[in-house]
Amino acid sequence: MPGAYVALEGGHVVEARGRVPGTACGELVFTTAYTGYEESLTDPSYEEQVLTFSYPLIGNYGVREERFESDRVHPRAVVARELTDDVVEWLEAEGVPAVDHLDTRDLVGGIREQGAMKCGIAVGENATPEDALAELERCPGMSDHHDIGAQVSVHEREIHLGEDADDDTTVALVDCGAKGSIIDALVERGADVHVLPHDATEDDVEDVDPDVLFVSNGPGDPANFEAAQELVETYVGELPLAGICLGQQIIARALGGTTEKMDFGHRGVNQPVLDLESGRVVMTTQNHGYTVADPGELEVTQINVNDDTPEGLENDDLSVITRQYHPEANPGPHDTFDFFDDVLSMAPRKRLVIAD
Ligand SMILES: NC(=O)CC[C@H](N)C(=O)O
Repeated sequence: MPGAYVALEGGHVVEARGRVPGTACGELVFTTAYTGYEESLTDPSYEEQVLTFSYPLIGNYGVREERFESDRVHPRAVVARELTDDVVEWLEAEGVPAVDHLDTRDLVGGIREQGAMKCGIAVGENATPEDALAELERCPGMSDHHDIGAQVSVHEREIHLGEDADDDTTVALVDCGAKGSIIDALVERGADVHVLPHDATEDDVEDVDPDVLFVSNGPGDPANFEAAQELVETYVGELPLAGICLGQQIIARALGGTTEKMDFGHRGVNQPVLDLESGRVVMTTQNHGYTVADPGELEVTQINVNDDTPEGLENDDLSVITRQYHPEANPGPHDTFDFFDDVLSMAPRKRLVIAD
């Protein structure tokens, strides 16, 4: 059985069982989701992170491609109490190192106390604790990945036609690492979705002539998405704007707000969110390590029940609506699908005007 070591910031090395060989480093984060491992592992927001599952058994219902959120696994490595052979085979094919048979409760407790931290992983016949420490040593911080957008974005425009041919609503989706389910949610509601690269220019947007400019979720620090932020600054007040997760953070920054790193973030499928107007609480899917600190010109309309951080931002006059959580779910509860209806209702419908 290959040796496996996880080196944590501060120098502590945890021994584990090696499941997929290799070396890796990244920001060690945890998700409390008990299902949805295929969706989480293919969510581009996890790029450059090492994902620990706090739920003890991962892989118990197999691996099916139709549940993937993108075309590859994004975390640099995977940590769980127990991984099934199905998941191990998949991670092996993807070349993503994986370990299990370690005390993930202890690991998660440590991240909660000390905050998200860098880690180094070494798995293999001859792997040593020193190899894991060497990985840790070379690991950049999350905010140091200045070009992370290019790692996860489309490089050329992609068009997804809406399922309702009579609906002319067009959404320009700035792809900062978009989950497939966000595109699906818009297409199912009839909109044509033009997926643009993370560094799309004004000309690219003019070519699409959209009714809504939508900024997707994505990995890393929102400060590293300057082009998307500039696009929002250009179009605010000109076009309705919408954003999810990283998209909320980028839009808030563009509208005079600020963002900051959280201690260990929110990752799971049971994060309670309070809508301040209706008083209703919904369960949401989340995966973020940064948050909006100052919403700038936006009004906070929804907050996290656990820590009061902003979950929904809006500005009616400017037609802006954003969410910090993932309304498209996958994985997770379906409480917040109506976000997509709200987004599309901002679009001035481009129906054919027939002269009489
Ligand atoms: N899911 C996301 O879009 C994550 C946003 C951002 N990378 C964060 O960690 O806060």
